[in-house]
Amino acid sequence: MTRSMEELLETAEKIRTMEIRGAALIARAAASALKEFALSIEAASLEEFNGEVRRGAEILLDTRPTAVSLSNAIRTVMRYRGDDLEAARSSLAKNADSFVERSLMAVERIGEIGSRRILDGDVILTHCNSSVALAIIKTAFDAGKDIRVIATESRPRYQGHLTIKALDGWGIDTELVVDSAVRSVINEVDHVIVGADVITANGSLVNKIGTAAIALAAHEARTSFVVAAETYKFSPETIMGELVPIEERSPEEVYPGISKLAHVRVRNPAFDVTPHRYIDVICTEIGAIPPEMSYLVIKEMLGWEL
Ligand SMILES: O=C(COP(=O)(O)O)[C@H](O)[C@H](O)COP(=O)(O)O
Repeated sequence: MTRSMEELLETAEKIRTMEIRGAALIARAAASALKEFALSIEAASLEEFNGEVRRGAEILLDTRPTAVSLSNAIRTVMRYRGDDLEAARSSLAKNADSFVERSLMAVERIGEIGSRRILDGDVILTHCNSSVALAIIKTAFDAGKDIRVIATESRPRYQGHLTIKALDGWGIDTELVVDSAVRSVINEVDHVIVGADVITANGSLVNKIGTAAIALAAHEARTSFVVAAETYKFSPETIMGELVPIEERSPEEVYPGISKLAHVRVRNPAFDVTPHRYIDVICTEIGAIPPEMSYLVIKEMLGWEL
């Protein structure tokens, strides 16, 4: 196996085991890994290069089934052109660099757009660990707004611990609650702000397991529910009627040693679906949009040809 293939497999393994996690980071890591792989492929012809790149792309695509950011990133990188091997190689590298650059710019822009909804004295509840939701919170805080954040643990992987560490580092007043405490604190909350793994054609949100129950509690309490999502989190496949596959992870994440119990099974879906009618707004880099506009975002931004 070549060194470059080893490195690509290493990145794929880090995504699979969640050492690299969160939809935005997964997408940027995959784009960069494919670029590094392409730069070091030793091929005798353009055809051989194309075949190798496709093989690398498939390995990366096979890591986390739900995150559409991954397939959108790979699709963008794979739109390379070139009449000869070197032209193709440099076109692919350019696509990867521009995807990463646009992704980082999108997060910054969403931070600005979303933070305008946050007022002095607001309490924000967030779930899991979304870099884009956190960009909104941090931008509001940096603008001098006096805010408090309630973060959920996000069992079974406790991504909430990453969230509170980031908030603590920025000096933001934060409380950690168990996932089941959301109903108890929701009346103190002004905005729920979460990230997205996928936005479907009908504007529904696929995000960390537990998000849908939080949305339900927010809906009942008339609390605003905001989603932070770059346009590459929107799923072109859903326009074609496809359902979003929900990743089921190892039972051991929920109950180590479960296999010793003969009559108990653990179910561990990593994501759930929040219906669009519970979402007030989706903050994207092209503006704060109603979920009902998702179809247009997919058609116009992602260049999906029916
Ligand atoms: O559900 C998760 C992470 O799940 P996991 O930990 O299983 O990857 C995050 O809310 C989204 O990926 C958005 O994150 P971001 O805004 O950083 O893209």
